Amino acid sequence: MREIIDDIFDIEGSVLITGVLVGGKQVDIAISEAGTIVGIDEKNGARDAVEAEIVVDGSESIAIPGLVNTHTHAAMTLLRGYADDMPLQDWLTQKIWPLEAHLTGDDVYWGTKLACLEMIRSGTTAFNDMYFFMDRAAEATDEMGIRGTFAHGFIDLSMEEKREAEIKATETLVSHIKGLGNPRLTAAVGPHAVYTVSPDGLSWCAGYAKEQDIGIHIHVSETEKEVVDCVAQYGKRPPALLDECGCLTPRTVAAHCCWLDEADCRLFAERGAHASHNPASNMKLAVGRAMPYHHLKDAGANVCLGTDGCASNNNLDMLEEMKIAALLQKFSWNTQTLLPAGEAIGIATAGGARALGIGPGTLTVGAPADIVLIDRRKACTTPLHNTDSNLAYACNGSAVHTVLCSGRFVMYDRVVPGEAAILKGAAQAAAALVQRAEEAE
Ligand SMILES: C[C@H]1O[C@@H](n2cnc3c(N)ncnc32)[C@H](O)[C@@H]1O
Ligand SMILES: [Zn+2]
Repeated sequence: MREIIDDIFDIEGSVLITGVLVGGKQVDIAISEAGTIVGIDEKNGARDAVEAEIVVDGSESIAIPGLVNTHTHAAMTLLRGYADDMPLQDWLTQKIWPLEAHLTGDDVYWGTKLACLEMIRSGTTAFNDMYFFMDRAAEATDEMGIRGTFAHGFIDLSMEEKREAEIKATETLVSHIKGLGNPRLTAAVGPHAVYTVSPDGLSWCAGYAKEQDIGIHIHVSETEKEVVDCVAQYGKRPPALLDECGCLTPRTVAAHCCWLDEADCRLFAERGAHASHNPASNMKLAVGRAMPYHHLKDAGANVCLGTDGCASNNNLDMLEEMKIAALLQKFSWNTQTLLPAGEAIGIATAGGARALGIGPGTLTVGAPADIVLIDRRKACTTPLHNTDSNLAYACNGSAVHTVLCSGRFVMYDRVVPGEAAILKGAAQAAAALVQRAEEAE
């Protein structure tokens, strides 16, 4: 067993997963050397599709598409538990931003390694990241073998000089990521929010994203104060302001979206913008309202799921997030039928893949082989009356057994290569960061 585990992370060959449960049926999944699903067959027919170099017995597993975390600040794992139980504006301005002022590239590297470890362990194979020193975040993600979209957190506070610096930082990051030529790593533009970026800054971000053919990642209508202040300052709500600046596009992922009204939801649908639901963060920061999922759905807008950073969640477990999303929606809008189990899984997989442009986010022929095997020998998967229900309501990340990204194993039988060194490196970086900040006080 040991030998297989050591090997399995290095082999770049075709894979066959036999007898695994997908949508209630026992199937074989064949994966090409290039990392694409090339066969899914109920009658063992996939066995013939490739002569697999690695054959994995899936008979004790349920397979689902890799989970897609569409809003996070990955390296904020280092800030996990540093500041809790505070309102958003105080939390950001009094605790988070002062500590982030002392961040280094190495901190972001270790924080992102830890984030990737945690994401892999809980079945996430792709994430949408907005933070600082993002070249180091991309380096960490590449080493861990999953997919990332990286945006420099663009904050100009309406100051010309700051704007120029953020433009440079964005351009440098985008050309760096593109230069890597790694299909798992993509760049995006990351205007932080309407309350931290001027309309000039937002317009530049929109124009640059269009020119570079990349996405936009932004926080939108997280609190009521954000909406009220925006209306007072600009005479329009955040989505309308963003639209005027060109920031609402089919490549835009908008985090939170708690305080959207029905017209905002229709505008999202018309522009093809994606709304990322971050329910744990919203409840913890008590932003006062849940995303109006029903209005977005009625309007036809794409909804996806995200955890936000580990200072406001405080983990990156997308299986947990699915349950929190489904429960928050039902409770907030007093509707038991809202966001049922299958839809909760859908926003965490297909909805996210659509938002980040990484294939269909389904287990189908032609899709990238981003596959999560969930252990069937757990309390949370026993009995299996309805697999979607077990996954959305009973399981958390600890039920994840094996994970593939682009046809490569990133976890096998709960082993992730290098785990101990990552935990040590990240703990040391976090302690040193806090010490530097305290010394500077
Ligand atoms: C990219 C920037 O976004 C900040 N950040 C982290 N969480 C949130 C949130 N819920 N709302 C707004 N900003 C946030 C990070 O702390 C960083 O400063
Ligand atoms: Zn955020």
